[in-house]
Amino acid sequence: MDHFEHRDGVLHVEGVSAEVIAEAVGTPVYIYSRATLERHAQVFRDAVAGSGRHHVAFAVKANPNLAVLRVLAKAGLGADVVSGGEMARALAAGMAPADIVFSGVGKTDAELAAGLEAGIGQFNLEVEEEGRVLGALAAARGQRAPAVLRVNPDVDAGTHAKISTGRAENKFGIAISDAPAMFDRLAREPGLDLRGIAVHIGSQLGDLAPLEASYRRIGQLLADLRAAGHAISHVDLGGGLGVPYRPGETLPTPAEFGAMVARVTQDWDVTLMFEPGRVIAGNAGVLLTRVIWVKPGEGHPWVIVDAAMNDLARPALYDAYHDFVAMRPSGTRMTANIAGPVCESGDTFAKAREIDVVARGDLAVFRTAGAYGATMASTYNSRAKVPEVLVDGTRFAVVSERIEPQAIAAAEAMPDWL
Ligand SMILES: Cc1ncc(COP(=O)(O)O)c(C=O)c1O
Ligand SMILES: N[C@@H](CCCC[NH3+])C(=O)O
Repeated sequence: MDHFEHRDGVLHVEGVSAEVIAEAVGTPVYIYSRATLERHAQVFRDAVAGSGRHHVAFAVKANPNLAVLRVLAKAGLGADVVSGGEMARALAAGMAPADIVFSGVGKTDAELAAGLEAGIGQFNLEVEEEGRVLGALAAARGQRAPAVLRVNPDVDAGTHAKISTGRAENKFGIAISDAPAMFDRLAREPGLDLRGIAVHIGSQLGDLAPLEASYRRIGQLLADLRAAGHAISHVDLGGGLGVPYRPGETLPTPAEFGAMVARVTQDWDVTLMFEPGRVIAGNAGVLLTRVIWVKPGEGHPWVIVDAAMNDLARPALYDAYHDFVAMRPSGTRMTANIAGPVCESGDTFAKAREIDVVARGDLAVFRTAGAYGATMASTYNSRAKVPEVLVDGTRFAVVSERIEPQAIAAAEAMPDWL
C-alpha cells in the first residue's frame, strides 16, 4: 500500500493532507511516513530472514533524523554509523550499543574511543593502522574491540561514479589481495577481536550481479582465511540496494536480493550483517514545495519552486531524478523545467519534464526524498535549514524545526577588532 496517495484529489501522507502540513509548517518541508518506514524495515527483515543468523543495521547517513531512527529501532533495526555524530544519534534514538556498527574510512582517535566507551557492537576497519590504534585504545581500557576488515573487492557496481565504492580506484576498504596478510597481522593485536570481513560496493544498485560477484569474492576470502586458521564468525554485506525513482521503474526487490544472499552464503556459517539505507528510507519521504512562479523560458517554461538544491542536493550532485507530483493534479499536462531559487544553474530539479499544470502558489512534492534528502541539506544562499515532519496515521509532528537564517547568523561572531 502506498502511503503517499491522492484522496479526493488532494495528496495525503497516510491519513494527513499534505496541504494541512504546508499550512501548519510552511514550505519547503520534508514529510516522512512512519507506516512506510515500518513496512520497509519489515520487508527487508523478511527478505533476509532465510539467510540464517543475521543483523540488520540501518545506514544512518541515509536519514539521521532522531524520530526516524526511533521508528526503525522500534522496528528491530540496529544502526550503521560513520561518525561520532551519527553514533550519538543512534544511541539517543534508543538503539542498543551492541546493535551499532561503526563504519567509515576516516574515524578519528576520538571517535574510536567514543565507540569503545559506548560499547558498540562492531568496528569496520578500513586501514591497517586503524586496527592498531583501535587495538591499543581498547587494550588500554581493558577491552577487546569487536572488529572486521572492510575489503575492496574491485567490482564495478554499475551505479553513478560518485556513489560507487568497490572499485580498486576508490578510497574505501583494503585491497582484497592484501587482506589475508593484513588479517594475519591484526589478528595478533591483543586489543582486537578480529572476527570477520565487510564489503560495500556502492549505492542505488539496479542490478544484483555486481553484488553477487562481490559476495562470491568475499566467500573465497572467507575460505582462505579459515584455511589459514582464522575463526570467522561475522560477514558484513553492506547496503546498496537501489529503489525506483521513476514511475514504472523496476529494480531488484529486497526478496530477490535476499534469495541471492541465501544462495551465495548458504555454506558460510557466519552471522551476516546488512547495512541498508536508501531501500528503507528513500520511498518513505517526500519534499513538499510551493510554486513561486512560472517563468517563460526558451523551449519550456521554468517552474520556480521554493525548494532548492540546498534542500535536496541529489539532482545537482548526481543528475538524480525525483518525481514531481502536484498536490491537486489538474489533469492537464505541461512540459516544463523545474528549478529552485538558488543562484546556480545547477539548482535545477528537472529539464523538459512532463508534469501536471501548476501555477503560482500551487503545492507539489518531489518523491523518493526520504533518503539522502534532509541529511544532505545545507543553508547555502542563507536559506533556512529545511524542517522535517513525521506522519503517523492521522497525526503528525515536526521532528526537526526550520532554522531561520537569522538564527543561523546568530551563531556567528564578530571579532572585537572589526
Ligand atoms: C559502508 C556503507 N554501508 C551502507 C551504506 C548504505 O547504502 P544504501 O543507502 O545504498 O543502502 C553505505 C552508503 O552507500 C555505505 O557506505
Ligand atoms: N548521497 C548519495 C548516496 C551516498 C551513499 C553513501 N555511502 C545519494 O544521494 O545517492
